[in-house]
Amino acid sequence: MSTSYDREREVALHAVRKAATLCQAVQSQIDPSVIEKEDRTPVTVADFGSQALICNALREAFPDDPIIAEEDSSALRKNQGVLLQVTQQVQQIRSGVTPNTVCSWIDKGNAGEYSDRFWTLDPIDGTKGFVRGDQYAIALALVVDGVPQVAALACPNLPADLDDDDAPTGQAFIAVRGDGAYQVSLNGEDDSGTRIHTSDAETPANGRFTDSFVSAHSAHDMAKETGQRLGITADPIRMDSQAKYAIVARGDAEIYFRLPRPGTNYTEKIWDHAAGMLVVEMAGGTVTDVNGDPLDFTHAPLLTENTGIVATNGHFHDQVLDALEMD
Ligand SMILES: Nc1ncnc2c1ncn2[C@@H]1O[C@H](COP(=O)(O)O)[C@@H](O)[C@H]1OP(=O)(O)O
Ligand SMILES: [Mg+2]
Ligand SMILES: [Mg+2]
Ligand SMILES: [Mg+2]
Repeated sequence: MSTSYDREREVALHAVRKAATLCQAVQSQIDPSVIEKEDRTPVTVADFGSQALICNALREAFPDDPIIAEEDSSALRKNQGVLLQVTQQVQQIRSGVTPNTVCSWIDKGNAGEYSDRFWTLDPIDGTKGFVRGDQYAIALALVVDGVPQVAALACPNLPADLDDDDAPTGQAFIAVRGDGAYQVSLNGEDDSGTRIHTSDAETPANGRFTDSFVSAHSAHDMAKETGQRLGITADPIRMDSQAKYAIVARGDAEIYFRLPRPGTNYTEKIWDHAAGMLVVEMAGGTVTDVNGDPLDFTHAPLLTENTGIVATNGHFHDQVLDALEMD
């Protein structure tokens, strides 16, 4: 029996749209001196505000669903100045809300561990990109029996067309398992959007790959060498956040590499991959870890069983894994 997730899709899309409005308002007020001083207050305000709005929307629509989200309010409760700023931002969207209520909404996201049905949320993915004014994402997914079923991935700074400087920015990517992936304008009223597909390239040569902007998050050298072995000559598309999954899903890049740096031992978080993975899969692509294993969400909040990530357009995934020469 197939399950319809129409209501989950609608609620998730609406929630990430509202959170994106808050994040855009905060980002537009960032003073360049904040970046020089490395003051993280703006991204903190947007992070907490985004999580409060989305957790509340889920709480209202699906009161019994646990949420495993990245942030919790303990640090915020100790910083009244920042809490006031978060509350003021949330009030722009939900008037009259108090600081205490904002904290309680944030903590609705602290389910902590795996269950048969839960939501996972990264209220701002790519915080470094957010502060720089580059790419970031708001990533929400519903996981049922360990498998992502519904994804809403908002990319407020992503252009509709990467190669067109004048293209409008602000896209959301919506996917329901078994029902395709769609690109929806973040700022419009249309909820259905346009169906997207991965690139139809049958070989990786002459294709493009994307990896992290921040070199500490993924081994840039290894990605480049692997790309060369595959005949890729184009420069990588380096960007922050799960926007990388989105550009593979809509065919702007053939491959996304997230490769562990030698000597480091980082365990990926579920909220950094659940939404992006489903969008790529429903657009026709394939997502595994660097060993070719499927991502295992049953050890939430961590992907303890996986190492790194490889996403492709789905036409030559094994060839890409072979070229990584992991063993
Ligand atoms: N050492 C690391 N290796 C891989 N990913 C990391 C590492 N440190 C942090 N991250 C996470 O990578 C994500 C963004 O990476 P990118 O934008 O390069 O794709 C963030 O969710 C970030 O977590 P956090 O949100 O806690 O900063
Ligand atoms: Mg993240
Ligand atoms: Mg985050
Ligand atoms: Mg973080």
